[in-house]
Amino acid sequence: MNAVDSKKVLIALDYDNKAKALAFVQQLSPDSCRLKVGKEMFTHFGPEFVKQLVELGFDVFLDLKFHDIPNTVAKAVKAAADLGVWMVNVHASGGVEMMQKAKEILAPYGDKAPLLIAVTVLTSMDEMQLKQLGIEKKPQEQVLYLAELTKQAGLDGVVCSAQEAQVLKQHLGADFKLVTPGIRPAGSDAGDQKRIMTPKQAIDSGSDYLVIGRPITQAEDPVAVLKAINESLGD
Ligand SMILES: O=C(O)c1cc(=O)[nH]c(=O)n1[C@@H]1O[C@H](COP(=O)(O)O)[C@@H](O)[C@H]1O
Repeated sequence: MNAVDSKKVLIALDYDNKAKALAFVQQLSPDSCRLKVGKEMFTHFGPEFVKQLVELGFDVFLDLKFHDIPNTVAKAVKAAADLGVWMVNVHASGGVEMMQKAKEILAPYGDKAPLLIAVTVLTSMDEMQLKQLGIEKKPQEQVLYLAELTKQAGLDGVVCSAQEAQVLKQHLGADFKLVTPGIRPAGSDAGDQKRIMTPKQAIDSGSDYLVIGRPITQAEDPVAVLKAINESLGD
């Protein structure tokens, strides 16, 4: 598999204004980070925006968290691959068959296929919220359970919180990618995130990639915050 990947920060571009997002992106180098486009920007600005970022040379994580019947999800994943994105995700709770079909449809893309990962338990959820859904397991147990299913289905990794990273690496091995949102540099506002960690703690715990949105995008000087985070990770 890959050698150590030094571009660990995936910036969540959650803007409602394309010009503002692009003005920020233009200050970045594709060597310093990757970009994540999620439901907000995709719903506002569509696939053209994603293509624009790909054409600017950025690795793009298309975070649409697909969750539907296997046929629909597989075709949506294929559409993502056709956009040239670097990573795409589905919800593990869509089930093993759904994940397998999504993986299979990427086979013809060979080494051009995006990484396919599955969301386990959203980082905005805690034990109480799982209970409300009728899930009696603790977040870490449920994350491990869904991550094992994801690995069985042949996907490349999961989205989880960095709090689960150490246990997941132990059980699922070094090559199974851990993508962790809920990252908060010391002193920054948690907002709606519940299972959080600092960037350095997250990497030390075994995260491969850190998804970071508001602590960077809402900062007075986003580029300086990204630089400080990269430095804290030893880049
Ligand atoms: O799949 C994701 O990226 C994701 C999964 C998850 O469990 N939690 C989570 O916060 N995210 C995304 O990660 C980003 C986190 O943004 P901030 O909370 O602003 O750092 C948002 O774009 C979320 O949609």
